[in-house]
Amino acid sequence: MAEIPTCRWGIVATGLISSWFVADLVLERDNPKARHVIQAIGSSSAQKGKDFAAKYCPNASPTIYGSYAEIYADPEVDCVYVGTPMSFHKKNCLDAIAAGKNVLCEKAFTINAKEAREVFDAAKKKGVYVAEAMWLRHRPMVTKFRQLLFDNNAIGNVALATSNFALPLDIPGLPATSRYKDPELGAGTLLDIGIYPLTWLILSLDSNGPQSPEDPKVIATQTHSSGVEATTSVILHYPSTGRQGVLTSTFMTEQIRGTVCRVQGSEGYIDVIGEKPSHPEYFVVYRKQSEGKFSSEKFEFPHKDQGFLFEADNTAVDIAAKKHESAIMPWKESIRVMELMDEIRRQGGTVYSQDKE
Ligand SMILES: NC(=O)C1=CN([C@@H]2O[C@H](COP(=O)(O)OP(=O)(O)OC[C@H]3O[C@@H](n4cnc5c(N)ncnc54)[C@H](OP(=O)(O)O)[C@@H]3O)[C@@H](O)[C@H]2O)C=CC1
Ligand SMILES: O=C1OC[C@@H](O)[C@H](O)[C@H]1O
Repeated sequence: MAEIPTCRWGIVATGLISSWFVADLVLERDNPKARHVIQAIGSSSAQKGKDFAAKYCPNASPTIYGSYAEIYADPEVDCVYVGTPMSFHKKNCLDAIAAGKNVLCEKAFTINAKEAREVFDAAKKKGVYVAEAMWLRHRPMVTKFRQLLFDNNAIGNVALATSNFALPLDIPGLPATSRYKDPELGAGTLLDIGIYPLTWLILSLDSNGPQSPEDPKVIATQTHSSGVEATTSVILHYPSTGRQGVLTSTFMTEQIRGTVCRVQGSEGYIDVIGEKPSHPEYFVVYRKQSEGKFSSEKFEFPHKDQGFLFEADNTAVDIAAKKHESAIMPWKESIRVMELMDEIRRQGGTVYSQDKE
C-alpha cells in the first residue's frame, strides 16, 4: 500500500466547529488519503480542553493546554486548526505562523481583506502552509458540479444562480458575549453564513476557477437589527458573460430544507439539495427535453463524515508535498472573497472596528 501522509493537528478552541472537525478527523474509514492525529488541544481553560477531548475524541490522547500559545510551541504539532470567532483569526494565525506552524483557519478567514493580506504576507515570509477552511469548496460534489456546468455544458449557457442561507436567531435575546451578537467578535450574517451563498454563486457563475477568477460587479443592501447586520442581499454580475446571481443571508427567518443553490442555463438547470448551503447533500441536473419538460439525473456523493475530512485531507497532502497554498482555496482567492465581502459591507453600511485600524 502506498504511504499516506500523517498530519498531527493542534486544535485551537473547543467551540462548536472544533467539535465537528475533530469528530470527523477521528472516524475510521476505508482508503484514507491521509492519517489524522489529534495531537493537542488548546483552550482558554485546560478543563474545557479535557472535557472536549473526552467527548469528541475519547480514543485519542491529545496533550491538553490551557492556552493557545502552548499549541504553537508544541514541536509535535504539524498543523494548527483555528476554530475561534472570526475576530481572533488574524491574531491566532499570526501567532501560529510566527512559531513556524502550518495553519488551517476557519471561515470567514478574517474580518476584512486587509487582515487576510497581513496573514498571507506573514506566511510567505515564514515559509509555512496557510489555508482557509472553506469546507464547501473541498467536496467532490463541487468538482463534479463544475465539470458538468463548464466542461460538459450540461445545462447549456449558464445565465443565473440563486442561493440563500437563513439561520433564525433571536438577536436581542442572545447573551452579549455571543459571537452572533457581538460585532467585536465578527457578528453578522455575511461573514458567518452569507459566505456560503457567495461561494455557491462564484462556483456556479465563474468558469475560470480560483486561479484566474473574474471579479463580478456587486450591488448589495443590508439590514441591521440590534446593531448586528441581520439580512444581506447581493446581486453579482459577471461582465464578460452577462451571468448574474442573487444571494441572500439572514438571521430573521428559517432555512427551508431543499434547494440550497439553483443554477439555470439555456438548456436546463441544476438544483443543489441539502439542509443548508454549507451542508449540500446531492444535486439534480434537469435537462430540457421539450417546452416545459425536463429529464432529471441525480448525483449523489455519500460519505460517512460530516464533510470536514475533504479539507483536512487536502491540507495534510499539501503539507506533505511541502506546498504553502491550497490549489482549492489559494491565498489570492481568500483575499478576493474578503474583498467582495468588504464591498458588500461598504454598500450595506456594515463597519467593524477592524476596518478602522
Ligand atoms: N465550517 C463550518 O461549518 C462552521 C464554521 N464556523 C466558524 O468557526 C468559528 C467559530 O465558530 P463556533 O465554533 O460556532 O463558535 P463557538 O462560540 O461555538 O466557539 C468559539 C470558541 O472560541 C474560543 N474563544 C476564544 N475567545 C473567545 C471569545 N471572546 N468569545 C467566544 N469564544 C472565544 C472558545 O474556545 P476556548 O474557550 O476553548 O478557547 C470558544 O469555545 C467561526 O469563525 C465560524 O465562522 C462555525 C460553525 C460552522
Ligand atoms: O459556518 C457555519 O455554518 C453553519 C452555521 O450554523 C454556522 O453559524 C456557520 O458559522
